[in-house]
Amino acid sequence: MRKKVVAGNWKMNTLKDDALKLASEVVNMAKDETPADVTVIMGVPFVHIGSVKALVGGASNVFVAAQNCHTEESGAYTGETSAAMLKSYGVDYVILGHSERREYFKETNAELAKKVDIVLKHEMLPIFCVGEVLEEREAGKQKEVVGQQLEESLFHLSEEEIKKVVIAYEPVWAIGTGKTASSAQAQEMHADIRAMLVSKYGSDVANEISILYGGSCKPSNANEIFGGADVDGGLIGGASLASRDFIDITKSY
Ligand SMILES: O=C[C@H](O)COP(=O)(O)O
Repeated sequence: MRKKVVAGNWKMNTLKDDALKLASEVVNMAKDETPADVTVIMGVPFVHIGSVKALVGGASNVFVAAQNCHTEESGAYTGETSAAMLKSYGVDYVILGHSERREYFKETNAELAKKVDIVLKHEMLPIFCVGEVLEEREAGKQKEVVGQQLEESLFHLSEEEIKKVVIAYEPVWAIGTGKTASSAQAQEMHADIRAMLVSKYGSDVANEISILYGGSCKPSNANEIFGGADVDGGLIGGASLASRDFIDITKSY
């Protein structure tokens, strides 16, 4: 049975005190309210990772993600953060290939393949984002675009490695816009992604990989979106900054 996952992506939000307050609320509420079979992840800015990780402590269903890492082990890359550094702070997951990083920092599929490798090498789990922009959707090219992202960044992995990856489908036109993909549109792309995984790795492997939906997901629509047979949870931006909303989403299966 594949994992149900609700991952928050705080993006570049929260000052020190806000981050600690939000994280401690999430940990406490998740313990009391989130169903035991749902994995809860907080994707926090680098500077808060140490203190959030300490606060999460031994909570059994809450994990910490970073939002990026560098391709190289170490060296003269001023301002960058390595996978080994993240691991040394006990980071569990690393979000990679978010559309904001692809757009503003020009991350390519080839570069992301290296990031996936180094995250796995340091025994963390990638949350790998894919998705099309509006013009691609309007041209009916969404499947092709997502297929190329998977092919060029993930499909070099072995069966054992790909099983460690969580895939997040985020149609770029639905991120932070309030415009959610319909549950049918989400399920259709998730089924397409699953089919691509089946043709590359076979159905036993493909059925173990969690595929999350991201893009204006909130308590009022999560239940419907998570109802799709191939939708295993969500990658939540704005709504992950309010503990009540975020925890309500973790209960939306
Ligand atoms: O990583 C999260 C996604 O970009 C979704 O963000 P959003 O929920 O604010 O639309």
